[in-house]
Amino acid sequence: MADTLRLTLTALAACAVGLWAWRRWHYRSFWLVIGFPLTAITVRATWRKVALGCGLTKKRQRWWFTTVPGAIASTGLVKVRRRFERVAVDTKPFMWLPRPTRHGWRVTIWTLEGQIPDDYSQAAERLAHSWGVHAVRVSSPRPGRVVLAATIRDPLVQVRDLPPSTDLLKVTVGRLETGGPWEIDFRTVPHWLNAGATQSGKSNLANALLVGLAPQPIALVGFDLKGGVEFTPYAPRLSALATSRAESVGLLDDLVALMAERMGLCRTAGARNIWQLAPAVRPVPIVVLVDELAELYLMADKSEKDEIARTSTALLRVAQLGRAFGIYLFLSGQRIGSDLGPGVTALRAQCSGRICHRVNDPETATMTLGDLDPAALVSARAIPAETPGVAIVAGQDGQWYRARSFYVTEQAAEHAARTYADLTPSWDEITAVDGRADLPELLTA
Ligand SMILES: Nc1ncnc2c1ncn2[C@@H]1O[C@H](COP(=O)(O)OP(=O)(O)OP(=O)(O)O)[C@@H](O)[C@H]1O
Repeated sequence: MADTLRLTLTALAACAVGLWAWRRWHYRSFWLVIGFPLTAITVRATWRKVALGCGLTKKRQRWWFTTVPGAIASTGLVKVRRRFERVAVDTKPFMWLPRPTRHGWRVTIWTLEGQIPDDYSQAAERLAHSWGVHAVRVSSPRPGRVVLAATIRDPLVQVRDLPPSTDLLKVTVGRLETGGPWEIDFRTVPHWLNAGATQSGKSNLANALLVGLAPQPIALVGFDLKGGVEFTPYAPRLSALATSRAESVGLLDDLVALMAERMGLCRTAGARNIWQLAPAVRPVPIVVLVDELAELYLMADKSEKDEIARTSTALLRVAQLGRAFGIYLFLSGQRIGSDLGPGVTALRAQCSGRICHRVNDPETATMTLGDLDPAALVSARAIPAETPGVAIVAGQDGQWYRARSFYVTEQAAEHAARTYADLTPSWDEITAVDGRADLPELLTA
Protein backbone atom coordinates (compact mmCIF):
# COMPACT_ATOMS: atom_id res chain seq x y z
CA MET A 1 0.00 0.00 0.00
CA ALA A 2 2.76 2.38 1.04
CA ASP A 3 4.70 1.37 -2.08
CA THR A 4 1.71 2.11 -4.33
CA LEU A 5 1.27 5.50 -2.67
CA ARG A 6 4.96 6.29 -3.08
CA LEU A 7 4.83 5.19 -6.70
CA THR A 8 1.75 7.31 -7.37
CA LEU A 9 3.29 10.36 -5.71
CA THR A 10 6.54 9.88 -7.65
CA ALA A 11 4.59 9.56 -10.93
CA LEU A 12 2.58 12.68 -10.13
CA ALA A 13 5.71 14.63 -9.23
CA ALA A 14 7.43 13.45 -12.44
CA CYS A 15 4.34 14.45 -14.39
CA ALA A 16 4.29 17.92 -12.79
CA VAL A 17 8.01 18.43 -13.47
CA GLY A 18 7.53 17.21 -17.05
CA LEU A 19 4.66 19.62 -17.60
CA TRP A 20 6.63 22.47 -16.05
CA ALA A 21 9.62 21.72 -18.27
CA TRP A 22 7.41 21.42 -21.36
CA ARG A 23 5.77 24.78 -20.58
CA ARG A 24 9.16 26.35 -19.90
CA TRP A 25 10.98 25.07 -22.99
CA HIS A 26 8.27 24.92 -25.61
CA TYR A 27 5.43 27.10 -24.49
CA ARG A 28 3.73 27.15 -27.87
CA SER A 29 3.11 23.38 -28.09
CA PHE A 30 2.26 23.25 -24.36
CA TRP A 31 -0.31 25.98 -24.90
CA LEU A 32 -1.89 24.21 -27.89
CA VAL A 33 -2.02 20.73 -26.32
CA ILE A 34 -2.69 21.42 -22.63
CA GLY A 35 -3.25 25.09 -21.85
CA PHE A 36 -5.69 26.04 -24.57
CA PRO A 37 -8.13 23.08 -24.28
CA LEU A 38 -8.41 23.65 -20.50
CA THR A 39 -8.89 27.39 -21.03
CA ALA A 40 -11.51 26.83 -23.76
CA ILE A 41 -13.51 24.51 -21.51
CA THR A 42 -13.35 27.02 -18.64
CA VAL A 43 -14.35 29.93 -20.88
CA ARG A 44 -17.35 28.03 -22.28
CA ALA A 45 -18.35 26.75 -18.84
CA THR A 46 -18.20 30.16 -17.18
CA TRP A 47 -19.68 32.22 -20.05
CA ARG A 48 -23.14 32.54 -18.55
CA LYS A 49 -21.81 33.87 -15.24
CA VAL A 50 -19.25 36.12 -16.92
CA ALA A 51 -21.78 37.56 -19.39
CA LEU A 52 -24.21 38.16 -16.55
CA GLY A 53 -21.54 39.86 -14.43
CA CYS A 54 -20.45 42.05 -17.34
CA GLY A 55 -23.99 43.11 -18.22
CA LEU A 56 -24.06 41.33 -21.58
CA THR A 57 -27.20 39.24 -21.03
CA LYS A 58 -30.80 40.07 -21.96
CA LYS A 59 -34.05 39.04 -20.32
CA ARG A 60 -36.01 36.65 -22.49
CA GLN A 61 -39.29 34.84 -21.89
CA ARG A 62 -38.67 31.10 -21.80
CA TRP A 63 -40.58 28.01 -20.88
CA TRP A 64 -38.85 26.73 -17.79
CA PHE A 65 -39.07 23.21 -16.42
CA THR A 66 -38.03 22.22 -12.93
CA THR A 67 -38.39 19.09 -10.87
CA VAL A 68 -38.37 21.11 -7.63
CA PRO A 69 -40.91 23.94 -7.89
CA GLY A 70 -40.21 26.85 -5.57
CA ALA A 71 -36.43 26.43 -5.62
CA ILE A 72 -34.08 28.97 -7.19
CA ALA A 73 -33.13 27.71 -10.64
CA SER A 74 -29.60 27.36 -11.93
CA THR A 75 -29.41 30.96 -13.19
CA GLY A 76 -29.70 32.01 -9.58
CA LEU A 77 -32.27 34.55 -10.66
CA VAL A 78 -35.30 32.57 -11.80
CA LYS A 79 -37.78 31.36 -9.29
CA VAL A 80 -40.17 28.80 -10.75
CA ARG A 81 -43.39 28.22 -8.87
CA ARG A 82 -44.76 25.41 -11.01
CA ARG A 83 -43.03 22.47 -12.72
CA PHE A 84 -43.46 24.03 -16.13
CA GLU A 85 -43.74 27.78 -16.37
CA ARG A 86 -42.94 30.70 -18.70
CA VAL A 87 -40.43 32.98 -16.97
CA ALA A 88 -38.01 35.82 -17.83
CA VAL A 89 -34.51 34.34 -18.02
CA ASP A 90 -31.17 36.13 -18.39
CA THR A 91 -30.00 34.85 -21.75
CA LYS A 92 -26.30 34.90 -22.62
CA PRO A 93 -25.13 35.70 -26.15
CA PHE A 94 -24.26 32.58 -28.13
CA MET A 95 -20.54 31.81 -27.98
CA TRP A 96 -18.87 29.88 -30.78
CA LEU A 97 -15.90 27.59 -30.05
CA PRO A 98 -12.80 29.47 -28.87
CA ARG A 99 -9.76 29.20 -31.15
CA PRO A 100 -6.16 29.41 -30.01
CA THR A 101 -3.95 32.32 -31.01
CA ARG A 102 -0.25 32.85 -30.45
CA HIS A 103 -0.73 34.80 -27.24
CA GLY A 104 -4.17 33.64 -26.09
CA TRP A 105 -7.43 32.80 -27.77
CA ARG A 106 -10.28 34.35 -29.73
CA VAL A 107 -13.93 33.57 -29.89
CA THR A 108 -16.88 34.77 -31.96
CA ILE A 109 -20.02 35.89 -30.15
CA TRP A 110 -23.44 36.33 -31.75
CA THR A 111 -24.78 39.58 -30.38
CA LEU A 112 -28.24 39.66 -28.82
CA GLU A 113 -30.96 41.94 -30.15
CA GLY A 114 -30.19 45.61 -29.48
CA GLN A 115 -26.50 45.00 -28.78
CA ILE A 116 -23.68 46.70 -30.65
CA PRO A 117 -19.91 46.00 -30.62
CA ASP A 118 -19.41 49.04 -28.40
CA ASP A 119 -21.35 47.27 -25.60
CA TYR A 120 -18.64 44.60 -25.68
CA SER A 121 -15.80 47.16 -25.94
CA GLN A 122 -17.10 48.83 -22.81
CA ALA A 123 -17.16 45.49 -21.02
CA ALA A 124 -13.69 44.49 -22.29
CA GLU A 125 -11.85 45.34 -19.10
CA ARG A 126 -14.43 43.52 -16.99
CA LEU A 127 -14.17 40.47 -19.28
CA ALA A 128 -10.37 40.52 -18.99
CA HIS A 129 -10.57 40.54 -15.19
CA SER A 130 -13.24 37.83 -15.13
CA TRP A 131 -11.11 35.53 -17.29
CA GLY A 132 -7.84 36.54 -15.62
CA VAL A 133 -6.16 37.62 -18.87
CA HIS A 134 -4.02 40.63 -19.73
CA ALA A 135 -6.51 42.21 -22.15
CA VAL A 136 -9.57 41.53 -24.25
CA ARG A 137 -9.88 43.33 -27.59
CA VAL A 138 -13.18 43.55 -29.41
CA SER A 139 -13.71 43.68 -33.16
CA SER A 140 -16.71 43.12 -35.37
CA PRO A 141 -16.12 41.29 -38.66
CA ARG A 142 -19.75 41.66 -39.71
CA PRO A 143 -23.05 42.88 -38.30
CA GLY A 144 -24.38 40.68 -35.53
CA ARG A 145 -20.99 39.17 -34.65
CA VAL A 146 -18.23 40.33 -32.36
CA VAL A 147 -14.87 38.69 -31.92
CA LEU A 148 -13.30 38.75 -28.47
CA ALA A 149 -9.53 38.33 -28.65
CA ALA A 150 -7.92 37.62 -25.30
CA THR A 151 -4.17 37.99 -24.70
CA ILE A 152 -3.03 36.06 -21.67
CA ARG A 153 0.16 37.98 -20.97
CA ASP A 154 1.39 41.27 -22.39
CA PRO A 155 3.27 40.18 -25.53
CA LEU A 156 4.94 43.59 -25.68
CA VAL A 157 7.05 43.21 -22.55
CA GLN A 158 9.95 42.15 -24.76
CA VAL A 159 10.19 42.51 -28.52
CA ARG A 160 13.40 41.63 -30.26
CA ASP A 161 14.95 41.03 -33.67
CA LEU A 162 14.31 43.67 -36.27
CA PRO A 163 13.68 41.57 -39.41
CA PRO A 164 15.20 42.75 -42.70
CA SER A 165 12.79 44.65 -44.96
CA THR A 166 12.06 43.06 -48.29
CA ASP A 167 9.48 45.40 -49.85
CA LEU A 168 10.22 48.89 -51.06
CA LEU A 169 9.17 51.60 -48.58
CA LYS A 170 7.87 49.02 -46.13
CA VAL A 171 9.55 48.36 -42.78
CA THR A 172 8.58 46.05 -39.93
CA VAL A 173 9.39 48.32 -37.01
CA GLY A 174 7.97 46.27 -34.15
CA ARG A 175 5.32 43.88 -33.00
CA LEU A 176 1.59 44.32 -32.49
CA GLU A 177 -0.19 43.16 -29.37
CA THR A 178 -1.77 40.43 -31.49
CA GLY A 179 1.68 38.99 -32.14
CA GLY A 180 1.63 40.20 -35.76
CA PRO A 181 4.26 42.48 -37.28
CA TRP A 182 3.95 46.25 -36.90
CA GLU A 183 4.62 47.57 -40.36
CA ILE A 184 5.10 51.08 -41.61
CA ASP A 185 4.32 50.95 -45.32
CA PHE A 186 4.65 54.35 -46.94
CA ARG A 187 3.04 53.21 -50.17
CA THR A 188 -0.16 52.31 -48.29
CA VAL A 189 -0.07 55.07 -45.67
CA PRO A 190 2.15 57.86 -47.02
CA HIS A 191 2.37 60.24 -44.05
CA TRP A 192 2.77 59.44 -40.35
CA LEU A 193 2.53 61.33 -37.08
CA ASN A 194 4.70 59.97 -34.28
CA ALA A 195 3.83 61.63 -30.96
CA GLY A 196 4.92 60.97 -27.40
CA ALA A 197 6.33 62.49 -24.25
CA THR A 198 10.06 62.70 -23.73
CA GLN A 199 11.68 59.24 -23.29
CA SER A 200 8.61 57.50 -24.67
CA GLY A 201 10.46 55.88 -27.58
CA LYS A 202 9.95 58.22 -30.56
CA SER A 203 13.64 58.30 -31.54
CA ASN A 204 13.92 54.53 -31.13
CA LEU A 205 11.12 54.14 -33.67
CA ALA A 206 12.85 56.56 -36.05
CA ASN A 207 16.02 54.46 -35.62
CA ALA A 208 14.12 51.27 -36.50
CA LEU A 209 12.70 53.00 -39.55
CA LEU A 210 16.11 54.23 -40.63
CA VAL A 211 17.69 50.78 -40.22
CA GLY A 212 14.88 49.29 -42.35
CA LEU A 213 14.99 51.96 -45.05
CA ALA A 214 18.78 52.40 -45.28
CA PRO A 215 19.36 49.34 -47.56
CA GLN A 216 16.54 50.35 -49.92
CA PRO A 217 16.96 52.36 -53.15
CA ILE A 218 15.39 55.48 -51.71
CA ALA A 219 16.52 58.90 -50.49
CA LEU A 220 16.22 59.96 -46.85
CA VAL A 221 15.93 63.59 -45.84
CA GLY A 222 16.17 64.79 -42.23
CA PHE A 223 14.77 67.80 -40.42
CA ASP A 224 16.28 67.75 -36.97
CA LEU A 225 15.01 70.72 -35.02
CA LYS A 226 16.93 69.57 -31.95
CA GLY A 227 19.90 71.34 -33.50
CA GLY A 228 21.02 68.25 -35.36
CA VAL A 229 21.87 66.11 -32.32
CA GLU A 230 19.54 63.29 -33.35
CA PHE A 231 20.14 62.94 -37.09
CA THR A 232 23.68 64.25 -37.67
CA PRO A 233 25.19 60.81 -36.87
CA TYR A 234 23.01 59.39 -39.66
CA ALA A 235 24.22 61.99 -42.18
CA PRO A 236 26.06 59.41 -44.37
CA ARG A 237 22.68 57.96 -45.41
CA LEU A 238 20.83 61.31 -45.56
CA SER A 239 20.64 63.13 -48.87
CA ALA A 240 19.90 66.40 -47.07
CA LEU A 241 19.69 67.51 -43.45
CA ALA A 242 18.26 70.72 -41.99
CA THR A 243 19.07 71.48 -38.36
CA SER A 244 17.53 74.93 -37.91
CA ARG A 245 14.36 76.61 -39.02
CA ALA A 246 16.22 78.76 -41.54
CA GLU A 247 17.71 75.63 -43.15
CA SER A 248 14.33 73.94 -42.98
CA VAL A 249 12.70 76.73 -44.98
CA GLY A 250 15.29 76.29 -47.75
CA LEU A 251 15.00 72.50 -47.80
CA LEU A 252 11.19 72.60 -47.81
CA ASP A 253 11.28 75.06 -50.73
CA ASP A 254 13.52 72.56 -52.55
CA LEU A 255 11.04 69.75 -51.83
CA VAL A 256 8.10 71.80 -53.11
CA ALA A 257 10.06 72.69 -56.27
CA LEU A 258 11.00 69.03 -56.72
CA MET A 259 7.38 68.04 -56.35
CA ALA A 260 6.38 70.56 -59.02
CA GLU A 261 9.04 69.10 -61.35
CA ARG A 262 7.78 65.57 -60.73
CA MET A 263 4.25 66.77 -61.42
CA GLY A 264 5.43 68.07 -64.80
CA LEU A 265 7.23 64.81 -65.50
CA CYS A 266 4.10 62.76 -64.77
CA ARG A 267 1.96 65.10 -66.84
CA THR A 268 4.31 64.78 -69.83
CA ALA A 269 4.26 60.99 -69.55
CA GLY A 270 0.50 60.86 -69.02
CA ALA A 271 0.99 59.23 -65.62
CA ARG A 272 -1.01 59.91 -62.47
CA ASN A 273 1.89 59.22 -60.14
CA ILE A 274 5.54 58.28 -60.29
CA TRP A 275 4.72 54.57 -59.93
CA GLN A 276 3.08 54.62 -63.36
CA LEU A 277 6.32 55.87 -64.94
CA ALA A 278 8.80 53.48 -66.55
CA PRO A 279 11.47 52.40 -64.01
CA ALA A 280 14.16 54.09 -66.13
CA VAL A 281 12.67 57.53 -65.57
CA ARG A 282 11.00 57.04 -62.22
CA PRO A 283 12.40 59.54 -59.71
CA VAL A 284 13.80 58.19 -56.48
CA PRO A 285 11.23 58.00 -53.63
CA ILE A 286 12.03 60.30 -50.72
CA VAL A 287 11.21 59.70 -47.06
CA VAL A 288 11.32 62.88 -45.01
CA LEU A 289 12.03 62.38 -41.30
CA VAL A 290 11.15 65.32 -39.05
CA ASP A 291 12.17 65.39 -35.39
CA GLU A 292 10.54 67.90 -33.01
CA LEU A 293 7.88 69.15 -35.39
CA ALA A 294 6.63 71.82 -32.94
CA GLU A 295 9.91 73.71 -33.35
CA LEU A 296 8.93 74.49 -36.93
CA TYR A 297 5.85 76.31 -35.65
CA LEU A 298 6.92 77.96 -32.38
CA MET A 299 7.26 81.71 -32.58
CA ALA A 300 9.61 83.57 -30.23
CA ASP A 301 8.69 86.99 -31.68
CA LYS A 302 6.70 88.50 -34.50
CA SER A 303 9.73 88.69 -36.84
CA GLU A 304 9.49 84.90 -37.25
CA LYS A 305 5.88 85.00 -38.38
CA ASP A 306 6.61 85.00 -42.12
CA GLU A 307 9.19 82.22 -41.82
CA ILE A 308 6.72 80.06 -39.91
CA ALA A 309 3.96 80.75 -42.42
CA ARG A 310 6.29 79.72 -45.27
CA THR A 311 7.39 76.54 -43.49
CA SER A 312 3.84 75.62 -42.62
CA THR A 313 2.54 76.13 -46.16
CA ALA A 314 5.43 74.20 -47.74
CA LEU A 315 5.05 71.25 -45.36
CA LEU A 316 1.31 71.18 -45.92
CA ARG A 317 1.80 71.17 -49.71
CA VAL A 318 4.23 68.28 -49.46
CA ALA A 319 1.69 66.42 -47.30
CA GLN A 320 -1.17 67.12 -49.69
CA LEU A 321 0.58 66.26 -52.93
CA GLY A 322 3.64 64.26 -51.94
CA ARG A 323 2.09 60.80 -52.09
CA ALA A 324 1.64 60.78 -55.87
CA PHE A 325 5.14 62.15 -56.43
CA GLY A 326 7.00 59.80 -54.12
CA ILE A 327 7.58 62.11 -51.15
CA TYR A 328 6.55 60.68 -47.79
CA LEU A 329 6.54 62.24 -44.32
CA PHE A 330 7.35 60.81 -40.90
CA LEU A 331 6.72 63.60 -38.39
CA SER A 332 7.79 63.18 -34.77
CA GLY A 333 7.11 65.47 -31.84
CA GLN A 334 6.10 65.72 -28.22
CA ARG A 335 3.08 67.86 -29.02
CA ILE A 336 1.23 68.02 -32.28
CA GLY A 337 -1.62 70.16 -31.01
CA SER A 338 -3.78 72.83 -32.55
CA ASP A 339 -2.21 75.37 -30.14
CA LEU A 340 0.68 75.42 -32.65
CA GLY A 341 -1.60 77.03 -35.21
CA PRO A 342 -4.01 76.11 -37.99
CA GLY A 343 -1.11 74.83 -40.16
CA VAL A 344 -0.57 71.92 -37.77
CA THR A 345 -4.26 71.06 -37.70
CA ALA A 346 -4.34 70.94 -41.50
CA LEU A 347 -1.11 68.93 -41.58
CA ARG A 348 -2.51 66.45 -39.08
CA ALA A 349 -5.54 65.90 -41.25
CA GLN A 350 -3.22 64.78 -44.09
CA CYS A 351 -1.46 62.18 -41.96
CA SER A 352 -3.49 59.00 -41.89
CA GLY A 353 -0.78 57.06 -40.07
CA ARG A 354 -0.93 57.85 -36.34
CA ILE A 355 1.41 56.64 -33.63
CA CYS A 356 0.85 57.74 -30.06
CA HIS A 357 3.53 56.74 -27.54
CA ARG A 358 3.13 57.44 -23.82
CA VAL A 359 1.83 60.96 -23.37
CA ASN A 360 1.64 63.23 -20.34
CA ASP A 361 -1.74 64.77 -21.08
CA PRO A 362 -4.96 63.36 -22.51
CA GLU A 363 -5.13 66.21 -25.02
CA THR A 364 -2.03 65.06 -26.92
CA ALA A 365 -3.47 61.56 -27.19
CA THR A 366 -6.76 62.96 -28.46
CA MET A 367 -4.99 65.17 -30.98
CA THR A 368 -2.76 62.41 -32.26
CA LEU A 369 -5.33 59.67 -32.45
CA GLY A 370 -8.17 61.95 -33.51
CA ASP A 371 -11.63 60.51 -33.42
CA LEU A 372 -10.61 56.88 -33.02
CA ASP A 373 -12.44 54.59 -30.63
CA PRO A 374 -12.30 56.21 -27.11
CA ALA A 375 -10.80 52.93 -25.85
CA ALA A 376 -7.68 53.77 -27.92
CA LEU A 377 -7.29 57.02 -25.99
CA VAL A 378 -7.69 55.23 -22.67
CA SER A 379 -5.13 52.67 -23.79
CA ALA A 380 -2.67 55.43 -24.87
CA ARG A 381 -2.93 57.10 -21.49
CA ALA A 382 -2.36 53.81 -19.70
CA ILE A 383 1.05 53.13 -21.33
CA PRO A 384 3.48 52.84 -18.41
CA ALA A 385 6.81 54.70 -18.38
CA GLU A 386 8.62 51.36 -17.81
CA THR A 387 7.80 50.19 -21.32
CA PRO A 388 9.26 52.81 -23.68
CA GLY A 389 8.52 52.05 -27.32
CA VAL A 390 4.93 50.93 -26.61
CA ALA A 391 2.45 52.93 -28.66
CA ILE A 392 -1.07 52.99 -29.96
CA VAL A 393 -0.97 52.71 -33.74
CA ALA A 394 -3.69 53.59 -36.22
CA GLY A 395 -3.39 52.90 -39.91
CA GLN A 396 -5.51 53.09 -43.00
CA ASP A 397 -7.83 50.22 -42.02
CA GLY A 398 -9.30 52.44 -39.28
CA GLN A 399 -8.37 49.87 -36.64
CA TRP A 400 -6.07 50.67 -33.74
CA TYR A 401 -3.49 48.40 -32.18
CA ARG A 402 -1.18 48.42 -29.17
CA ALA A 403 2.33 47.83 -30.44
CA ARG A 404 5.97 48.07 -29.43
CA SER A 405 8.93 49.00 -31.58
CA PHE A 406 11.99 46.77 -31.74
CA TYR A 407 14.79 48.13 -29.61
CA VAL A 408 17.25 49.75 -32.01
CA THR A 409 20.14 51.65 -30.48
CA GLU A 410 21.61 54.83 -31.97
CA GLN A 411 24.77 52.81 -32.61
CA ALA A 412 22.84 50.28 -34.73
CA ALA A 413 21.22 53.08 -36.71
CA GLU A 414 24.59 54.83 -37.17
CA HIS A 415 26.10 51.56 -38.31
CA ALA A 416 23.31 51.08 -40.88
CA ALA A 417 23.75 54.68 -42.08
CA ARG A 418 27.48 54.13 -42.60
CA THR A 419 27.08 50.66 -44.16
CA TYR A 420 24.63 51.87 -46.80
CA ALA A 421 26.19 55.30 -47.31
CA ASP A 422 26.98 54.40 -50.94
CA LEU A 423 23.23 54.11 -51.65
CA THR A 424 22.71 57.77 -50.72
CA PRO A 425 21.81 59.88 -53.75
CA SER A 426 23.17 63.40 -53.41
CA TRP A 427 20.64 66.20 -53.12
CA ASP A 428 21.96 67.75 -56.35
CA GLU A 429 21.46 64.43 -58.14
CA ILE A 430 17.87 64.21 -56.88
CA THR A 431 16.94 67.76 -57.78
CA ALA A 432 18.66 67.52 -61.19
CA VAL A 433 17.24 64.15 -62.23
CA ASP A 434 14.21 65.52 -63.97
CA GLY A 435 16.29 67.87 -66.09
CA ARG A 436 18.07 64.99 -67.87
CA ALA A 437 18.61 65.56 -71.56
CA ASP A 438 17.45 62.07 -72.61
CA LEU A 439 14.21 62.31 -70.63
CA PRO A 440 11.79 63.10 -73.49
CA GLU A 441 13.02 60.05 -75.47
CA LEU A 442 12.76 57.81 -72.43
CA LEU A 443 9.26 59.02 -71.67
CA THR A 444 8.02 58.33 -75.16
CA ALA A 445 9.88 54.99 -75.41
N1 LIG B 1 11.12 49.54 -27.99
C1 LIG B 1 11.95 49.78 -26.98
N2 LIG B 1 12.39 48.77 -26.23
C2 LIG B 1 13.24 49.01 -25.20
N3 LIG B 1 13.70 50.23 -24.86
C3 LIG B 1 13.31 51.27 -25.58
C4 LIG B 1 12.39 51.11 -26.69
N4 LIG B 1 12.16 52.32 -27.20
C5 LIG B 1 12.88 53.20 -26.48
N5 LIG B 1 13.56 52.57 -25.51
C6 LIG B 1 14.45 53.20 -24.52
O1 LIG B 1 13.77 54.29 -23.94
C7 LIG B 1 14.59 55.42 -23.82
C8 LIG B 1 13.94 56.62 -24.49
O2 LIG B 1 13.78 56.34 -25.88
P1 LIG B 1 13.85 57.49 -26.96
O3 LIG B 1 15.13 58.25 -26.87
O4 LIG B 1 13.52 56.85 -28.25
O5 LIG B 1 12.66 58.43 -26.47
P2 LIG B 1 12.17 59.79 -27.11
O6 LIG B 1 10.70 59.78 -27.03
O7 LIG B 1 12.80 60.03 -28.42
O8 LIG B 1 12.75 60.81 -26.05
P3 LIG B 1 13.18 62.33 -26.32
O9 LIG B 1 11.95 63.04 -26.81
O10 LIG B 1 13.60 62.78 -24.96
O11 LIG B 1 14.29 62.28 -27.32
C9 LIG B 1 15.93 55.06 -24.46
O12 LIG B 1 16.83 54.77 -23.42
C10 LIG B 1 15.64 53.82 -25.25
O13 LIG B 1 16.75 52.96 -25.20
